[in-house]
Amino acid sequence: MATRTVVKSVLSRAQPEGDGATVRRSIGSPMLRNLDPFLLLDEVFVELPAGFPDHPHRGFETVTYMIDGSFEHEDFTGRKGRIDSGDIQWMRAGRGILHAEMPAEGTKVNHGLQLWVNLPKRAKMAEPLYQEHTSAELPWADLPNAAGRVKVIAGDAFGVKAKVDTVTPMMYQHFFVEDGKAFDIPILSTFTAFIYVLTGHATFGATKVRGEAHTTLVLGSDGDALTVETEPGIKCDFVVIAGEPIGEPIIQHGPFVMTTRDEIIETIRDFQFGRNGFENAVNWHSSIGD
Ligand SMILES: Nc1ccc(F)c(C(=O)c2c[nH]c3ncc(Cl)cc23)c1F
Ligand SMILES: [Fe+3]
Repeated sequence: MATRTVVKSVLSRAQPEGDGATVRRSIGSPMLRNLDPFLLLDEVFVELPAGFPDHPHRGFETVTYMIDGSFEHEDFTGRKGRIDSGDIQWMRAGRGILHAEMPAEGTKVNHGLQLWVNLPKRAKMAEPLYQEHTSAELPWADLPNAAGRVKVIAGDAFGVKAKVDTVTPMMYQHFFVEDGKAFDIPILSTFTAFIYVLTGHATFGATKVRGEAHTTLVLGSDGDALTVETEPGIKCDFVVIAGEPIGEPIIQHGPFVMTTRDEIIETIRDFQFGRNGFENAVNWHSSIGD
């Protein structure tokens, strides 16, 4: 397998977001745009009373992965749930969701990732769909060369298939690598691909670029695998997020992502007047975010 090269490395710094929350913004920050189909990746740190009170989404998916702590979510259909450490919530907003996402009562700092994945035009007005899996339900694969293991959130890894179904081909995998190891990760050369390092450090790609905590490493499309190496004494955990570009225009207005300006104008009106998927939004207020 020819190993891909890291073409860009960006350290994310903390910035305020939502209502009193702090995020390190990877994808979606000025240096990390145009990574179709990925719109945003936030590493989130938040504790009550901060959070993400009532807000809408249309035209894409939000993927919330808790690293430590617990979030509660509640939407305008009355659906409520809790995302605990290691759990995943893959929410296809489709034609429209209005929800609140808040730290669970009684928790200290909650740490997680939220990824926003664009939907192709054909799926943007589909009914919303939740795919939620607990940490215990999510499959793991062993890495080659006894290098560690990987939690398979989306896509296939070393023969293990994720539980989540995605509209477009994608991989989202959390690697836990032991120290002093080297191995290759197969990543289709047609996929837009990046790494986000959470703890420790490792070197990545043909030119052995060092990736440290809170750093995004964007991969070139010059191969079908990624070489990873850790030094003796230093473990590293990171996520690999990769996917087939959708190749359609991306017109974003905050939490609305469509393919034309007119569709955005219609979306704003739909949300304002409570129609075409936002019927339950009229006078709705969450119990957790208000
Ligand atoms: N429009 C808009 C504007 C501002 C926001 F903060 C949000 C939003 O909700 C989030 C941004 N990153 C996040 N990470 C984790 C969680 Cl749980 C939520 C978010 C949003 F949707
Ligand atoms: Fe949201």
